[in-house]
Amino acid sequence: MSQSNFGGRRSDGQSGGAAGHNRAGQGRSGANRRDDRNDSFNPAGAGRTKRGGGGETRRNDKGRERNRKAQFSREFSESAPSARRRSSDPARLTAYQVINAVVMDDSYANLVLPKTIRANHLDHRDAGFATELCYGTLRHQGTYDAILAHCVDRPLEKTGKQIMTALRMGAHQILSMRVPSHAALNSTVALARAEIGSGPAGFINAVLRRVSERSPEEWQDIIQADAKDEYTRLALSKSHPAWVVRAFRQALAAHGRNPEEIGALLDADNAAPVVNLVALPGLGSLDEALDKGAEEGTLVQGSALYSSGDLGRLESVREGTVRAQDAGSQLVARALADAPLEGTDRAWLDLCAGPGGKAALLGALGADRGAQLLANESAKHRAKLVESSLKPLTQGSYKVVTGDGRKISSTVEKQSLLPSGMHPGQLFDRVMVDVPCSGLGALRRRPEARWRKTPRDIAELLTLQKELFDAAAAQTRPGGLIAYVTCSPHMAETQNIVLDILKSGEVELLDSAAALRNAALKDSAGNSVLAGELDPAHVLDERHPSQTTAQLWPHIHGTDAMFFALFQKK
Ligand SMILES: C[S@@+](CC[C@H](N)C(=O)[O-])C[C@H]1O[C@@H](n2cnc3c(N)ncnc32)[C@H](O)[C@@H]1O
Repeated sequence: MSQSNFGGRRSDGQSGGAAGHNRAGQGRSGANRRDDRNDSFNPAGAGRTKRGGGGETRRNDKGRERNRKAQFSREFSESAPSARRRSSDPARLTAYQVINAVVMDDSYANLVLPKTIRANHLDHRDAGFATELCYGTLRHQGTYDAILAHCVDRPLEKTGKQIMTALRMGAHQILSMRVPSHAALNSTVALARAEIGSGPAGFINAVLRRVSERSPEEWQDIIQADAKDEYTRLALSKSHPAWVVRAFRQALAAHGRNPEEIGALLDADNAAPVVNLVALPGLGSLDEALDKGAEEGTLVQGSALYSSGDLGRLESVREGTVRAQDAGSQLVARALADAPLEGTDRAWLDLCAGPGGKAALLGALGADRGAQLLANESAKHRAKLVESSLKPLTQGSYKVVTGDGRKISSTVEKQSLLPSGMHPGQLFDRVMVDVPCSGLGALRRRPEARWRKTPRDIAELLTLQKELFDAAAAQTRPGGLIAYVTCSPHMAETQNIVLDILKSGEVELLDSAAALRNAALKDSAGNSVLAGELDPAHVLDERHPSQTTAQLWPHIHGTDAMFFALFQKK
């Protein structure tokens, strides 16, 4: 839920309105048909709204508020799809189909949504509505479930998945999209009637009426009154699993920031990111994008912010010389490429390259200087993506190989697997180790991801992350540079791995933050935009103040939460 809707909590704990007086199930229409897709329902299960609240004070999240443009600041009026085409509402149907694919088939919304939009022939406006409805519903699922639990007299787990999808979609429209309640309700019920059945539609109607009887602020008071501690309060109000809230709070402190920024960080995760573009150096130009409404990037050179719709209408994107890439990803690739290096600078390695975003930028930057890139990826289908990502680069300036990065030493023994200018056994000058990680730094991009991750997923990755770094370091020449990168701020995947890496004594930690600052844009006075409050630096050991790691944050830098540690081989 957007800050604009759920930010102003009542301090008196009163939760006015007359919620709870209608028994759900009243008003359901038609036979209580059980859905033939096995979705269970029980119209009598929609229950009274429990009254909540009670003496909680208004809280302000401290910290900077960047990238916090209200996610739902657009008013979706009665001219929203429901009202325009009551008989068939392809935008809501699209969102419903995608969310069902996510919750029932473990699909990824960002992959299924574009296909479903095409299949349902949505125009630009309906596609925008469907995207907001789908992504917003998935992101805020935790909060909506907490609210819905107050409106249904039985555990939500016993409510069928399709019914839950419709309920969450309805809640999102009512509480966060500012679709007028009657339009949100009627359209959701019509959709449910067509897709699930008349009985479930009656149940959904009754439950959503409960939801619409209170304001977003009143609902926040009610669900937060259920919280047993601060982590749960934030988890419920800002729709994140409590373990993620805890891990993020620790990470803020561990990376030298104020843990009180946690609310702003969680809000940033709930906001749709602006699309960042990168023009491949020496190959692409942002002119066309800028002509078509993009704005110059503010963090990293050669980048632009694009919020003018379908990227496919840009020729430069279609030909692959301009592509969408998070500014944080651009920055870490440039920081590795631009960091000062003595001696040879001709052989570059990207050990975990799929799908090839950073490899393309590195490859283009390297080719400009006569360096060659070996891009390695363990998953075959992702190696193909790397291949196509690197296609615009000069032939012969790179090679893509499929293999376990931990065995890169055997790959580099074979001439046939190396770019033409490299020879077997040659050590690398610059190496990117962008390890497989939890992805907790990109939750705003993958709306369902937060509900799928577990702490166990992280534990399982740690050994692999360290082994990949070790394999990379073994193939780096003395004096060569190695960047350890994760799209996660979780301490286990960041600071703790760095401490572990340093134990070997084979590499030295450099001033990683300075490398990022140097790669970032400069202000009018010639200072890096990453100086001052935006400085991502953290000193691990006070005895070595010039050895830093760097952490970017969505709420501070407007990027994914990228972690960057730059090492030099001794
Ligand atoms: C965080 S992603 C890399 C993103 C990439 N650098 C980019 O910018 O597009 C990590 C990649 O590592 C790959 N990977 C996982 N295990 C690996 C291994 N043992 N060796 C090499 N790559 C591996 C994953 O398949 C995934 O594509």
